[in-house]
Amino acid sequence: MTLTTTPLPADLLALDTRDPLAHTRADFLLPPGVIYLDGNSLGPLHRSVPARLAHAAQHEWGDQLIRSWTGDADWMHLPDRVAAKLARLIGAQPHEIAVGDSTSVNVFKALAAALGIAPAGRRVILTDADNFPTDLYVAQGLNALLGGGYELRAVPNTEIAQHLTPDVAVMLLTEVDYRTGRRLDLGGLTAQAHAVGSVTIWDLAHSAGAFPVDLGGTGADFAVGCGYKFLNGGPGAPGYLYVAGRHLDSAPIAIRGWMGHADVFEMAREFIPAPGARRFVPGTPQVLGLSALDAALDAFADVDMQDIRAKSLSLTSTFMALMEPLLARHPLELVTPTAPDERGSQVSYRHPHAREVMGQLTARGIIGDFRTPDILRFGFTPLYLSHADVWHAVQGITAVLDGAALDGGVA
Ligand SMILES: Cc1ncc(COP(=O)(O)O)c(C=O)c1O
Ligand SMILES: Nc1ccccc1C(=O)C[C@H](N)C(=O)O
Repeated sequence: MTLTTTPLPADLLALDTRDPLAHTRADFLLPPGVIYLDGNSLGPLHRSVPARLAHAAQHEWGDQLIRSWTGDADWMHLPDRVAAKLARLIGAQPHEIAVGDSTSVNVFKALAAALGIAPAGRRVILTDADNFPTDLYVAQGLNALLGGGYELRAVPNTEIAQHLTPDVAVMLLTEVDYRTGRRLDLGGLTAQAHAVGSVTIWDLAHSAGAFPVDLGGTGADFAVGCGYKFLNGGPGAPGYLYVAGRHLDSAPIAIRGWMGHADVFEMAREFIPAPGARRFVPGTPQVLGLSALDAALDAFADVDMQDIRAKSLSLTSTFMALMEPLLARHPLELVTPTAPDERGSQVSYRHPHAREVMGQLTARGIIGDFRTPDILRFGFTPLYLSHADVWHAVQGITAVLDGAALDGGVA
């Protein structure tokens, strides 16, 4: 990566000097020469993970073999131990979280459960037209499976409130838009949905670990999320499902499996659900992935989520301010809201040659994302990024956009 020779402004240096999270950067094994602005797609490797994976493979699996399910390693309860670590980050009780399966599968489980407890006769699933594709596809697929009797009402996310009418069975939303970074008002929309009797599902893929989430305090009904983004659980890490405690006994379990049974090894013919959300873990826990996620979550053990949010807003507002001059001389358009309450922990711009621009940035070690059709997306993770990183990233973006290398393509 080509680093700028322009010195870091004193005000940014001062922000880093008094950063209460500065020490957590050393806990991540980031390659030299990289500014990683993609922790919202795949979080980096936490220092504790390689040893934990080696232990799980060599000792728990290699030496202890099948004894690890119930012995010291207690793999049977690994999903529950991960749930306990996750609970604080999303404002849940540990017994309200089922850890395992992909987010897509958890959207299916959540939607089936939510439709099952929605007021009888309602036929509308309200969602964001630009929701992440998997949420839309799962809803389409489940509707087809149920005979096609539901209407998937997909509207712009700025218009959700006005579409919350008394025919809405379930409101299925992602709190932070993966393209624009717009953050919806989880508490306000949940209250409005409840006012018309609708059941809520929140996809927290771009929320959990990025800022404090208070599912219990807002009264949200269901939620899902990914383990591999801001939670740093590694590629393909298990996702999770949140079921508010008050719904546990009434919400139908679409995928009933033996691992969600109250007494797994009884091998009973009849399904008796385990206590708590564990009943929504149908099959054998993904032990290696759960082990990595379990270790990675320790990154949050001594961290105040309010500090994470404060630093995230500082990083994103610094980035937007430093990018500002580029907007005057390049066809760049900021698509992330500038109001702090309305954004998550990413900043995105439209650019007609976004794909090429991101390719050149990545070649310089400034790793963000391109998202169709024309989005440059930069994720900011307070646990390992500094204001100096933001400064250097903008120097690199400036060089790419202004630079000779862009002649003949990227204007
Ligand atoms: C909002 C959202 N939901 C779900 C997913 C992914 O789900 P899965 O882990 O099943 O691939 C992503 C990203 O991949 C996402 O951004
Ligand atoms: N799971 C992945 C596998 C491969 C490539 C990207 C992803 C992502 O997670 C994308 C992310 N959901 C996004 O907001 O774009």
